Parts: sequence; C-alpha cells; structure tokens
Amino acid sequence: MSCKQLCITLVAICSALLVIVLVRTFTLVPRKDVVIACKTADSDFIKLTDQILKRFQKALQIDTISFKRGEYNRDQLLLLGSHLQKSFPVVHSSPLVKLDIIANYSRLYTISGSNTSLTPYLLTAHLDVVPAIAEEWELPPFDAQIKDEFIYARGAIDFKQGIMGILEALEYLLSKGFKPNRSFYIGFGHDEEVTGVDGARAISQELQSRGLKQVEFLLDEGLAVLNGFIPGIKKPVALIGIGEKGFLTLKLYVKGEAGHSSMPLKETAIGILAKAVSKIEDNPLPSMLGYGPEKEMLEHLAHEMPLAARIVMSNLWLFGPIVSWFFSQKPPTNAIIRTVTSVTMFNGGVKTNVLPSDATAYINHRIHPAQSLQEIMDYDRAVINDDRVQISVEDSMVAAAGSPSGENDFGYQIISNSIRQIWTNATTAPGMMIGNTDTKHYKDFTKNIYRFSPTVMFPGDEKRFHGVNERISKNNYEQAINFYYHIIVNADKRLLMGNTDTRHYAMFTKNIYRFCPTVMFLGDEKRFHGINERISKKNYEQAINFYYHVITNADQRSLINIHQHSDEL
Ligand SMILES: CCCCCCCCCCCCCCCCCC(=O)N[C@@H](Cc1ccccc1)C(=O)O
Repeated sequence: MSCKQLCITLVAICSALLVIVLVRTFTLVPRKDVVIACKTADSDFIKLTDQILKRFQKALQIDTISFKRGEYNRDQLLLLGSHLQKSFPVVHSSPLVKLDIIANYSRLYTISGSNTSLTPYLLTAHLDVVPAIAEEWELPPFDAQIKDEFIYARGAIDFKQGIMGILEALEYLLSKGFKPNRSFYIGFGHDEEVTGVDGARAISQELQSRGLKQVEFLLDEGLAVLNGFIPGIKKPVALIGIGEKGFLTLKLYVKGEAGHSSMPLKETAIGILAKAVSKIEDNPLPSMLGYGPEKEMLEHLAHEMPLAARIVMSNLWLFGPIVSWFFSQKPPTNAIIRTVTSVTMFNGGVKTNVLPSDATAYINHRIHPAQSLQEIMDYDRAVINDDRVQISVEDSMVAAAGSPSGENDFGYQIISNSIRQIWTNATTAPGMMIGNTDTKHYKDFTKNIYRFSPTVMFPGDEKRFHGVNERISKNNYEQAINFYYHIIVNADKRLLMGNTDTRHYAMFTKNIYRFCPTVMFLGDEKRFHGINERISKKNYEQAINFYYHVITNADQRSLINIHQHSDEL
C-alpha cells in the first residue's frame, strides 16, 4: 500500500468513527413526559405537620436493630408495630385494608382495589436498622433530635422514612375517601439488614400461598436523588435501580501453631492472613464498564452533560477506558463500574505473648452483574496464591438482572414520573443498586423490580448509610411522603398516561387531551397491545362521525351550544 493509499484509508476510518460518534451523541435522547409538578400550594399536598414529624421521630427512637440472622431486637419490633397501629388509625381500620402480621414482626398490608382486572403492585420497605456506635455520633442515634433542620437517627434514610412515608401517604389518601381501582400490597420486612430470610421471604411465601402469581411492579428502597455525584452533571440525578449487584462473602482461614512468643516461627497465622488480605486490597477487580446497567445510565444522562462529556458518554464503546479511570477515583462511582472488595472482619490471637493458633478474615464482594460468583472466587484464589489460606463461601447471591426501563414500561415510568413531580429539576435514569435489598425474595412475582429511596443526597452523605450521623432533612421527609402519595395515585391508572405522542407537542399548548372514540366493555382493555384487537362496524361509524364533529365544532370562534347528533345540522 502506497503512502497516499494509507493516508486515504486512515482519513476514511477517522471520518467513519467521527460520524458514528456524532450520530450516537445526538440521537441518544431519553423520553421526556410532561408531568404536573407537585406544589406545596396544591390542595392535596401533604404538609409536614408537627404531628407527622413527631410520629416519625417516635419511629426512629425505637431501636429495631438487627445483629445477625435470627438475632434482632424483638421487643422493639413489637413496639414499632404498635406505634404504627396507633399513628395510622384510618389505615388500620379501613375496610379496604387488611393487615397480616407475618413471622411475628413483619407486616403485609393488602389494599383492595375495585377493578380486579388490573394487576396489583407491591411497595416494600424494612422495619429494622443496623447497630450504631453512639459515641461517634454528633447526636445520639436513637433520640431523633433535630439540628439545622435535619433529623439525626439510625434509620432516617435506611429506611424508616420509607415505612412512615408510605403509611402517611396512605393514611392521607384513605382519610380523603380514596378508593383504589388497582389493588396493591405493602410489605414491611423485619430483618432486611441481615438478608430478610425471616421477614421478606415469609411475606413472599404468604403471597404465594394466597395464589398471587404476578405483580405489575415492585418498588423497594434503593438509589436516591443524587447531587454532584456524577461528573459533569449539575442538576440532581434521580437513579432508579433496575438491577442489583450480587454479593459474595468469603471466609479466609489460616491454621497456625500456638507457642511462646519468645520463640516465634518465621510467620504466624496472623502474618500469613495479613499478607493475603493485603494482596486482595492491592488487586481490585477490573472495570466492567459497559457490560451492565451502568451503560444505560450513562447513555441516559449524556444529554445532561456538556458537549465534550456528552460525546464521551454516548460512545462508551470508544471512550470506556477513560471513563473507567475517572469513575475509579471515588468510592460511589467506583462501585458502579466493578465488583468491589471490602475486608470487613479480621480476628486472631488470644494473648499478647501467645502465638496465634489461627486467624480468620471475611471479605465482602459486591458483584458486578457481568461477573459470576465463580469468577470472583477464582480471581481471589489466584491473587492470594497461598494454599495455607483456606477460602470458603460464607454467603452469596448472584446479581439481579436489569428490569425494563423503556418508554412503555409501566412501573419504571410511574416511578420516574412521580420522582419528577416532586423533584421537578431532577433528571431520572436507570441505575444499578450497589447494595442489596429485600427484592431478591420477590423476584418470582415480576421482572419489573425497581429500587429507589426518596432521599436527597450530596457527596459525603453516602458514608451515613450504616455509618455515623445518618440523617434526613425535614423538607426531604415531606418530599418522601408526597413521593409515595404520587406513586399510589399514579399507579392507580390503567395505562401510562404520558404514553401517547402528545409529549412531542407539549411546547405548543397546555390544553392537551387524550380520548379514543372507542366503546369498551370490561375485559376489552386486554385487547390493547393484546390479542383479538377489534372494533365493531357501528363503533367505527361513530368514530368517523366523532371526528367530523370535532372538526366542525372546533371551527367556531368560541364555545357554542353543541347540538345532539340526531338534531338537524
Ligand atoms: C453514578 C454514581 C452512583 C452513585 C451511587 C450513590 C449511591 C447512593 C445510594 C447508596 C445506597 C447504599 C446502599 C444502601 C443499602 C441499604 C440496604 C442494605 O444495607 N442492605 C444490606 C443487605 C445485606 C446484604 C448482604 C448481607 C446482609 C445484608 C447490604 O449490606 O447491602
């Protein structure tokens, strides 16, 4: 090949790449429904009264701590149960609501809708919290004191704002005479923090034993409204977890030889184990950017970024390594691109002058959906490369697959639109839940599983999860209640309301109406996008005449008395 031919070939390749990059940059535009903002002046806005605040504080003061599987504060769970009972009298006495106490402490509410042809949905949350080391907190973790408009307490964002927010919304709706069309369930597990095997799993079994086969969608705790977490985006980003990382807890064990510390061996069990742990920390797993839900997230968010970042994010196939490096720099973004590794426990030795007879460490991995448990085990074994370190699986779960997040996916769009009604300046996007939730116990009921907590977060706040000074602002708690209010109201519709082409015309008018000249009987709704779609000849004739009248009536200067169709024209 001559030099000229080479140059032409190179220019052709670069031009082709440039075209692909630009086409992807300007064609990845997410759905933008018109949503009606929830305003504090709205007649149905739920204001944070002193009473509402007090009952939230009371719920936070009850230390429903889970320590390990089967080990939780049982008395406190019962106390929280009676607090809920007393705080929400309408919910607990409504003929539309049935409450079942499951496995002694968990709560399953069934809210009956009038239209049994609509598939019910499920809202979940958990009653338990993790322990707190009181001395490290600014304010005591179970006092729920308020400082600078924030309520400080264990459980404030994980996840008693969900428990109380859902019940406040339901109490309000029922007291205003709300009678749902669509049935729904509310499941509060009591041991989510120790994997939910006693609580959520039992709720799921109860639903199965009742013959429930399917729910329309499930909303559990999860990602949040994030400010300043994603490089290049200034406005809040509300991430809806459509997938969930897996987890793998490995036990590392080294058998040593006890003896007098005055005559040490070359290495002790603790020394051998420490080297293994150190190798594990020094060798993070590779970035899997582009192989999981984070790809969809970044492509969704690209349109909110400045042009350069937008070009990069829309073309991860080309710029993936740069983004990987960037995201690896901070723990929250690092967590979404790779399987992460935390050494969480290390034990060995009994006395200062005794050589340790053994040592144990635990490694907790959160697994990227594109990797298998076996791959991670093999990786660790190869990195440690020392047969004296015995490796066994303590606990595990494979990552959860991505739930649909398309234009017509009812659950996703209901959640996304409800978020945008509350956080009107936020952009929503599908994301991957980096921790784990109770959703694993409900996966047989639906593929539409979403994880979102109505929590506003700024950089640094992620450390408050399971850490010190967990808190929520009063304003954010009010938003949480109103978010659940909108979820319940929006999910009560038969179909997605923002689902027509009208959104493309929203800039021309606020007077947008949606009506089909179709006569329907109960059961006909299944024909939409289903089988045996049909129209009667008579109905088609009516449709023609309806449009005739729309055109002639709209041709008037102002509203006139509309004649009956049988009248003389
Ligand atoms: C692109 C930027 C992404 C930034 C992500 C920011 C993250 C913000 C949300 C942070 C969520 C943190 C995780 C909360 C998990 C809460 C639930 C929980 O703790 N579950 C337990 C369940 C479990 C799992 C395994 C054994 C025992 C319990 C958990 O540890 O995950």
